[in-house]
Amino acid sequence: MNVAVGVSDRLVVRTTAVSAPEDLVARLPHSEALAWVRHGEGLVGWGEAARLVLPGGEDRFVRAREWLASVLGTATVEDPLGVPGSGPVAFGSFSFDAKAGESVLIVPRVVLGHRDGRSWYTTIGEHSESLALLRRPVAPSGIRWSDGEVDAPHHMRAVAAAVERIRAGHLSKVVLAQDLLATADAPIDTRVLLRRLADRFPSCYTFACAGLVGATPELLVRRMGGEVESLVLAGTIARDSADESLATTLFASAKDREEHSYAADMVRDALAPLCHELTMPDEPELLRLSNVIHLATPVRGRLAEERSVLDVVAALHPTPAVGGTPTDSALDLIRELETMERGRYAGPVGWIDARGDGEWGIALRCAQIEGARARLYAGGGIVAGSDPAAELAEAQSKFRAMRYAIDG
Ligand SMILES: C=C(O[C@H]1C=CC=C(C(=O)O)[C@@H]1O)C(=O)O
Repeated sequence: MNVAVGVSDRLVVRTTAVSAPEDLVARLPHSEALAWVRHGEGLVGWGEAARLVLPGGEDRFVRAREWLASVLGTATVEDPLGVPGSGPVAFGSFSFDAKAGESVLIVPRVVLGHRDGRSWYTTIGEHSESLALLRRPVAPSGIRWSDGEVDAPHHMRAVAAAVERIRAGHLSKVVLAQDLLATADAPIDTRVLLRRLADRFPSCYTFACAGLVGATPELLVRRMGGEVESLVLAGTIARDSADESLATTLFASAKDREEHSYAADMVRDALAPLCHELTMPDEPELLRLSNVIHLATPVRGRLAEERSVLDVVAALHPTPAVGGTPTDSALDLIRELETMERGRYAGPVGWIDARGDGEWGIALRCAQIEGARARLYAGGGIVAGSDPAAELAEAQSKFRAMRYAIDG
């Protein structure tokens, strides 16, 4: 465990109500951005009061929660608002695979929040960065695109091999992904990417945490008070026009409905022991984004007993939207066929406050930014009826979100 910024002294936290910020993303003073924004609402943060970096481990969610209890739980807090996201918060992003990759939690120095007509400003720690000079973001230029570790032929071979295993009865579904690299002339300012993503994908959760930037449509879990909510996505059709026949085709596709049902059923089954009053419609809905349409199932429940949002994240991750069915066989097959490290792609990303409220998405339609380089990831669910060329095309449609964020 690595705590980069000391937290030996109790943090001093002050939240004050402020007038509504016109634009949360525009308030970020520099590229080391923390963000979780949808339809103009959410949280942005900057500076670091404390950071936790965890190696892999099935227990990473428990360890994160314990660390948070010791940092946020012991803070001296002035929080007259007392709403989800006011007072001390941490932004976080967990590795997809318990056996590989790091997970990161960051308690920022400053948080700006806006939800349901309320806005607030929180400073954490003695040395507030509130007066941090706003450096104007400059759009990335001179972008060169190149293959990642999993290029198109590799991805198609992996899909074909997975289909064989599924047809042979080894498993029912696996999600396979590929990566793509972009190199710019100068370090990439994540705020430009956030701006473009938030404008083009307002219904997605535009996020940034420790260099992982994206706009995910998939809500793993929101916990506010006793209520929990999830939006399960799986089953996709590419879209470059408003043609409604695409939505009809997707809705009628037996292959996509099967792919979707594994994910929706697992989320229901994982939430059922934690909740009463769990509701889930019998049929999926359609979620229309500018590049793709997804099958979507909203699941809602009331927690049966007090649990932090991270407990629910731990119960859900990895869902078959990013892993497969059964989970363990799918994870083994991903390691065998994908061969790249996913890092924090397809892992939980979001925020949590000291009350245990928070919102966590699945880190999709995202890229890991390191200096002038970006590594983009996209994948799709494979079932017995999947076709390698169609899966490649689907992943390329999903890449379009981040390609646009980087290239404009
Ligand atoms: C794995 C990804 O998407 C998942 C979420 C929604 C739809 C999916 C699908 O239809 O395959 C995937 O399960 C990705 O975007 O990289």
